[in-house]
Amino acid sequence: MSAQKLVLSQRAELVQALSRGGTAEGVDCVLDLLISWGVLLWEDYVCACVANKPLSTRTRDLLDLVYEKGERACELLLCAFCQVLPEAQKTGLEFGKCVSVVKDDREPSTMATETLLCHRPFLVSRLRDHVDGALEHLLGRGCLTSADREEIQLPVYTSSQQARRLLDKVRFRGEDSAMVLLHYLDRTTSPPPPEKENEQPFAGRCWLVYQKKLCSSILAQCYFLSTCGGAGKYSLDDVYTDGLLELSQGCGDTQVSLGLEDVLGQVGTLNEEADTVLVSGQAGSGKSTLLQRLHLLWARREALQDFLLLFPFSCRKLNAEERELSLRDLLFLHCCWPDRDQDKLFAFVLDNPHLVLLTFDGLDEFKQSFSDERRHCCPTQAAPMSTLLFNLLQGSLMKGVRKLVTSRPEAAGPSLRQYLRKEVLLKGFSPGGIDCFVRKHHQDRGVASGVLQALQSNTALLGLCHIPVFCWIVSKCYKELLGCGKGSPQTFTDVYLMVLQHFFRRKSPQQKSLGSSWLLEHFQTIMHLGQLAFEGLDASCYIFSEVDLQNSGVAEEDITIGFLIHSKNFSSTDERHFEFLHITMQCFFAALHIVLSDKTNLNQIRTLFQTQCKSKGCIGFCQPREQSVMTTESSNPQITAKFVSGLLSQHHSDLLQQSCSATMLGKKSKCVVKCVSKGVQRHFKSIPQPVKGEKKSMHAMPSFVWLISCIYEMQDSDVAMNSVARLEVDHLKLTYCNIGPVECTALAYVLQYLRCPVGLQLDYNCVGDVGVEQLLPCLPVCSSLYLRNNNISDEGIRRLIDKGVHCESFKKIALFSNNLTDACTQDFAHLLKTKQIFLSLRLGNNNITSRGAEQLAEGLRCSQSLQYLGLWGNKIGDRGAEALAEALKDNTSLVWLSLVGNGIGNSGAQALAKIIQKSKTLEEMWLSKNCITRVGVEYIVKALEENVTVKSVWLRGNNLSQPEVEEFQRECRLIF
Ligand SMILES: Nc1ncnc2c1ncn2[C@@H]1O[C@H](COP(=O)(O)OP(=O)(O)OP(=O)(O)O)[C@@H](O)[C@H]1O
Repeated sequence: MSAQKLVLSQRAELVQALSRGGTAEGVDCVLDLLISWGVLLWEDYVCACVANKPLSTRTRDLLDLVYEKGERACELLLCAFCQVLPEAQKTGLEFGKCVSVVKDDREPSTMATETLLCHRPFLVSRLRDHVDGALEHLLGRGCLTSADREEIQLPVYTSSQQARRLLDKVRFRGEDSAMVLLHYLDRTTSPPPPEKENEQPFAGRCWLVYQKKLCSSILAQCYFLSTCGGAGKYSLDDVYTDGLLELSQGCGDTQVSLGLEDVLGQVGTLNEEADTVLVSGQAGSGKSTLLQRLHLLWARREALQDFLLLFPFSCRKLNAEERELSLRDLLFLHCCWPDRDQDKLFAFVLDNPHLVLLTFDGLDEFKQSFSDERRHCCPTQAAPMSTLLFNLLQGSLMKGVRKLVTSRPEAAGPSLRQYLRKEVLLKGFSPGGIDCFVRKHHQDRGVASGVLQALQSNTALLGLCHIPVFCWIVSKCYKELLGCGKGSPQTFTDVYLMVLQHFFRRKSPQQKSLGSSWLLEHFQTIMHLGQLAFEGLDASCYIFSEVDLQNSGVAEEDITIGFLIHSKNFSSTDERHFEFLHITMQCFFAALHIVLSDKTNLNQIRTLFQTQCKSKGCIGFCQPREQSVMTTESSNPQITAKFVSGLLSQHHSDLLQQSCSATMLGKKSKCVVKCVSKGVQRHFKSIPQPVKGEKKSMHAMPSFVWLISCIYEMQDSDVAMNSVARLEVDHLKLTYCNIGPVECTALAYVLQYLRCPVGLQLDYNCVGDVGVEQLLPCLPVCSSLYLRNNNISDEGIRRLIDKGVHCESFKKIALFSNNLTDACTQDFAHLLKTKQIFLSLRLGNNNITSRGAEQLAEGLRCSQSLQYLGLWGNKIGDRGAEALAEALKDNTSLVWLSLVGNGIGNSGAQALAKIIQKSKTLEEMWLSKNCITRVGVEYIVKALEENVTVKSVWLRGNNLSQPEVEEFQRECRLIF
């Protein structure tokens, strides 16, 4: 009998057999088989899966569907039944000859999404015991969202059903997500690969042996935090605190904060073809520590388990490699030597690039700047280190191997950026992170609270602590901090002088406090270390041999003070090597050398302050230098210059004058003031003349912020005042300049002396609440303040408005995309009531609900000046719209109102129509992306009939049919 006939004649029995037991598992398994064999198309499958039909109906529908598809389909259907039904239920049923016909005659697919479909039954059975783990894994890599997870994990689903839903979701997410899942299943559920006969046990075991060796070498290197080299070691586990990680501009939603695993996950991928991920952040923001944490987690198998092998590199160490090496040498000589089977291991790496991760810490420290001029693709051919590194990063060498690079932002220019898969910004600690770090650092709760209190009472220092290296110094020098009373540190230089005192005091514990002449007492040590640091920076050298130390006069007792630590990067050689505790410490010693040495001439200082103008060049004092070890990295000279400014300030003159002549210091100080003022003037001169009718606007460069920071370090109000006295600008734009609380302190310190009010645009930085507080001194000279996307919360707004209501010129504020809630709307209401000159309030894309709108309405009712009100992307709903409308019904100033995307329906529209009806000033009302229907629009149309000022009412994306839209278009002021 034909298969079709068998299906027809056994219809009742087949239905009964599959529905017996009342669970859908049987039908689902048959469906899995049919879709994997291609009998059912996806659309068929979706129809057959409708869950709310009785089981017997689903089975009948399935039989009918397949019957329609003909003889071959029926053969396979019977075959599926035969595979799925337990033996006991097969009795009396006939499956025909089809039992043996199933053989996948399709080409094996190379697409992961196809694989999910073709091997569905097998994958369901493997996945069902690992759904939770797989979900975590996929979530961590940005392949699924938490909403997806909730949907899949609904308790009504059995684990097999969850597995199916998971497969479907992942398949629709595309190829990369499907790959991630397949890898995960391979790793989690597969037995070790079988070894071929007569073959050396390699694939199954050899890389495992090497992996083990790699892990233990990484564990040994990463266990302790690197800056704590000397006494009092902290394990990374004890002190590691999550920093703020965000996608860089262009990589997606920059506001989303990322987790550690997201760094290498799918989220934010800009270029699918590229393999290099960049983590960038300013000095001391924690890039090396983050990498160290990732290495540790990988070695402990707690993260990045998609990668079987991880090769960590330090660019600082690669600098010292003068030989030409092949890729193979690079991997094995610089990371971990395989005790055997090097050839096979290297072959494994080449064959499985997707299972290998290379990390490069501190690209900014690499001697040469990135260039893609010299191609090198052969993994066995030797080449200079720079060629190897740059070709790896570009992907010409070992395409497919994932590379993770850390760097200060300045060193990653456009030529490198074109090869990036994505860029992640490390923005230091959040306020909560500072708290957490200090508590982790001090087991003694009393001390921790003391330190935190000291920070709260000195917001300039609190601002500095957003940069982890400062947080570390402050925690380390807590005794000095708690003992310094009112003179607590304000500037970079103050903090580093504090750390200097800390180490000298530690050296002589019998002395409770250092005398006022401590610098003089330790002058020789400072000068020796200063020379070492200075010459090192000039040559981009951060690791020092004993010969280097001798040449600079650094003696054993200078080493024991603790500023230098053993370099673990060079642990393989017999000779001892050293590096400064942190590179910023090297910059500080270099600055001390510049300031205190009578050999420094003023030209050298001028050169230092011109570093931002050079495309290449480090400090450049010792030029010409033959093998000039230049780098594009200008941030170390800039940090050094900042310290030089601070050390030469009036503030520290008493301390410094003990060890060198006041005349010399005076000359150097004047020279610095001149350099900085000139630098600022150069920026002003670059401002183009405004186009007629437009404001004079200056788009500042990051080096402008650096110059401002140098002025702040000097703590001299006259210098600050003179430097901006001649600035004539209406609008100062500092978007995407990586401005955090520290930079806000400096900006406010200087900009408060501007003669005329400016619009200060700080969009897309990381100002935060602490930064807002730091900006307050310059609020009186701000006519408008733009703070889009800056992590500001209600608390920051409260402080801002407290001050803002007293600032005469302050008239506009834009706060799109921050963390504002209803808790700040009362403050805005107060602002609107109090300041009858306030013009513009933009609060789009925050979390304001109807309650917030009601509170805001209280202020709007009293405002006779507000012209622009923007609330798009909040959740004020009808109630909120009604409250606003009621408050604005007699308003005589509002020109522009945006309530786009606020869940407003017809009653809200009816209320808002009353504003239109009465207003004689309103020109534009934005109501797109709400849920207004025909009824609501009719109110608006009617209101428009009585209004002559309104030019447009935007209604795109509401609940209107096409014919309704066409009908309403007779009112040309409605825009759909
Ligand atoms: N996430 C963190 N948790 C705890 N401490 C941290 C963290 N990040 C940084 N630190 C502290 O700050 C110090 C400096 O951090 P790190 O060297 O990682 O910064 P970096 O961004 O690599 O600096 P640079 O660009 O100057 O090399 C660390 O040695 C450590 O003491």
